[in-house]
Amino acid sequence: MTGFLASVATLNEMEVARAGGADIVDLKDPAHGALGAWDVAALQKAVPLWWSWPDPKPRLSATVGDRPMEPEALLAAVERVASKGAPMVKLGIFPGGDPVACFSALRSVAEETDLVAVFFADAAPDFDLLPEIAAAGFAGAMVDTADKSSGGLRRHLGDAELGAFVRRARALGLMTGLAGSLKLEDIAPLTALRPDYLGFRGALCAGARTGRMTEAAVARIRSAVNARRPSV
Ligand SMILES: O=C[C@H](O)COP(=O)(O)O
Repeated sequence: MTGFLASVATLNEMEVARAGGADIVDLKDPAHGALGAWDVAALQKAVPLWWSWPDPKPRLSATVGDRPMEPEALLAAVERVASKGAPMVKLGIFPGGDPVACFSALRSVAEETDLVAVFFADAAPDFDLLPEIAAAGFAGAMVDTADKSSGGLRRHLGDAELGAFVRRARALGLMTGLAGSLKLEDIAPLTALRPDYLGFRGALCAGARTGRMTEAAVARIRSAVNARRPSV
């Protein structure tokens, strides 16, 4: 059953996403890149707010910013977020650098925190890295887009390639997610690929993805994802 991840930019948007039924509330600052990080002060308020929610609460994730694949610097960025209590941390696989050394440097953090590696469909994603990601103890892998002006996910990768990604990651025991300027019309074809969740930001906002999240847009996406769920 495919879930719904909502990327939120503020504490108020956390509440909007929770009230609208998001399965994962993802702390991300869209004004600072594809995986823009929340500042530390805001993160320190977000984690206790999440804990204060009644069960069943959505899962909470947080991004670390758009970082080059340099093991020491990336480890420091991931630890900065994980140490604030975010139970799931998303980090991007950007071109260049040494991704394998990065995964290995993150192995000890992965023992305590669910790490999610984010491939970018518009930045030559190398899915042959999936076994290294799984071997380092990551919890999941997803595909998103880096340049939000370059079109949505399915403009860069076909459904067959995305389906192959989902199957390959799942076979390695990884949770799988798909995102990248997704719109209502992407929900049916992408849920058919059976990812664990679909991620949204732009489609939840008035205007651009840096705009304000609206309750109506969250409800529209929630109900479209629900509509694709098998009935019991
Ligand atoms: O992780 C999901 C992303 O925040 C998606 O953002 P987007 O829909 O603006 O590309």
